[in-house]
Amino acid sequence: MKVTVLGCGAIGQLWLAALARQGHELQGWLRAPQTLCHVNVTGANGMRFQQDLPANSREFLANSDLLLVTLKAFQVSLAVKQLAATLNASCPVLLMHNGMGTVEELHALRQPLILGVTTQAARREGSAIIHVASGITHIGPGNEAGHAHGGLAGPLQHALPDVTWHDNISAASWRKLAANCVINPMTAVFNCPNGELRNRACDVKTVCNEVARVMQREGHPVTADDLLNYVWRVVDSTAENISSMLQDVRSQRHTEIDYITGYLLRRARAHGLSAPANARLYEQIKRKERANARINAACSPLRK
Ligand SMILES: NC(=O)C1=CN([C@@H]2O[C@H](COP(=O)(O)OP(=O)(O)OC[C@H]3O[C@@H](n4cnc5c(N)ncnc54)[C@H](OP(=O)(O)O)[C@@H]3O)[C@@H](O)[C@H]2O)C=CC1
Ligand SMILES: CC(C)(CO)C(=O)C(=O)O
Repeated sequence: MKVTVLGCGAIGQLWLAALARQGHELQGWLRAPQTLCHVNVTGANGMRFQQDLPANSREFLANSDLLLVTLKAFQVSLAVKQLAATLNASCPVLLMHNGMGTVEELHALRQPLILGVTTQAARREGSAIIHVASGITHIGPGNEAGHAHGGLAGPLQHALPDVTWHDNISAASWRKLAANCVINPMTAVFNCPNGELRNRACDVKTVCNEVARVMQREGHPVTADDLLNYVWRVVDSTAENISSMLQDVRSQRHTEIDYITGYLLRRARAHGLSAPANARLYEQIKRKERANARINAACSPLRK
């Protein structure tokens, strides 16, 4: 396959390295106007992949068989819209990010849309990407045209197992959203690794119960107890992790809260439900974002 990867950070480079090993033809798409994308990944088995791949070729983009989007949720729709006119109308666009809501923003996209959620874990260490833990990537259609692309699961599975195709991806997306609604803002508010949420079991249950009620109204027959058990399994299996939201807050970066808790609150409102514990977490994270934005603005070289 000829694949363009939009967003060459931790997850993007993981896929670039894995697909390159399988002999696929690749390019990265970068924000900076560069013609090469440096990929430097140390695999979960310790094996290193280091290579300069082509970047930012419009011709390559126009002939791509897949656009794999591994941006943060709030970066997705603008960046995809900027490339859509160059992409072939039949080229599937696979969005792989935490949170939900980008499909709504991309409703007018003419290309087939595929959604992905992953439990693969990778982090940046200096100029290198470390594949911290293998996991499962669930993919499925994000619009009508996306239904025809179940065949994508095969080459992706060969490159970076496990990959599973779902004719309806909504249940997998919502379960991942539920874990992120509980773990990400709570760890960012309490400034703790995921595992320490065990000390806040009562709050975890309250937040999770609200998510379960919204999921039920969205048509997912989940019980509050099942969802809570699932969230605890994620907490325990990632106990040492610093969640991506806490990392963003600590580094004074914008967070994905609008696409995680923000999306949940929008869906709750649409069903006439209130979700006060989630609303409180949302406000606490937005306050941190605003404080960080003020610090960044004050430190900006333009002010000096
Ligand atoms: N890392 C992980 O283990 C996991 C991540 N995820 C999710 O996957 C998504 C990606 O995460 P991750 O890879 O960690 O994030 P990163 O921030 O590492 O990667 C995003 C990359 O996109 C680049 N970028 C931003 N805007 C543009 C643009 N307009 N055009 C081209 N490139 C751009 C960024 O560059 P720059 O640095 O210049 O901004 C950065 O290199 C997120 O939603 C995350 O929550 C899900 C599961 C696990
Ligand atoms: C599952 C979890 C919470 C793991 O840390 C995650 O996806 C994140 O940090 O964004």
